[in-house]
Amino acid sequence: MDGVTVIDHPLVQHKLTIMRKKETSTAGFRRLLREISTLLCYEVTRDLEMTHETIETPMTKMEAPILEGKKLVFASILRAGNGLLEGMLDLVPSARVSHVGVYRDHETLEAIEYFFKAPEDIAERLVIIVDPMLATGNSAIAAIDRLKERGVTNMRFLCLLAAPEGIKKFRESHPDVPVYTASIDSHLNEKGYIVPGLGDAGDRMYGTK
Ligand SMILES: O=P(O)(O)OC[C@H]1O[C@H](OP(=O)(O)OP(=O)(O)O)[C@H](O)[C@@H]1O
Ligand SMILES: O=c1cc[nH]c(=O)[nH]1
Ligand SMILES: [Mg+2]
Repeated sequence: MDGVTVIDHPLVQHKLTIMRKKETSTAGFRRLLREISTLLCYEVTRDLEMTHETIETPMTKMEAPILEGKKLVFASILRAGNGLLEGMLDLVPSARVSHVGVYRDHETLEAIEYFFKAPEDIAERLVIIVDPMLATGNSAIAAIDRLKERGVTNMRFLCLLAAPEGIKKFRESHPDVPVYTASIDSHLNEKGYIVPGLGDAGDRMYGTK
């Protein structure tokens, strides 16, 4: 699918299967999410721009590769995005962090926004937006609307599971933002949950239901 990358690495797929199981505990779910997020981070940053700097090893001088440009921003869609954030920060400790508070109204499935905080110079950076679930797409679309209002032009959206309906709406709203996901599931049910899915990511992560 155009603009959508499915991360099919065997370790990602194996961990995702355990996360989907209804008997997986809150502690297990959280640990797996942290583990899987480092692997997803590895893939979503695979083609970052590089430059070179001259360094001296104990043997000789060399032109060695380093990342080009300003530090990354990870933008977490609260709450569940924070589950992906921690593992990603393990891998890129110098990344800046933005928090975007959005939840879905259970009746209308519209995104309700309640918080936004970002680095002042976010417009000059590559922003990787993280949320485990892309269901209707409303939350991700609203979060990206806010980031675009702040002048951000260079973005990627990373999730664990996506529904075909959400991907379609997302790509129509933000065709310039590539999507990375570990799975495109079958469909949304009548309540807007991803099927087969893994249930409510925030509730499973924090044990709130
Ligand atoms: O694509 P959508 O239909 O908008 O659904 C996806 C959103 O739903 C979940 O959040 P939720 O509203 O449950 O908030 P939470 O993270 O605080 O639990 C999930 O983490 C996404 O943010
Ligand atoms: O299946 C879904 C859909 C939205 N949010 C979730 O956490 N799970
Ligand atoms: Mg939730």
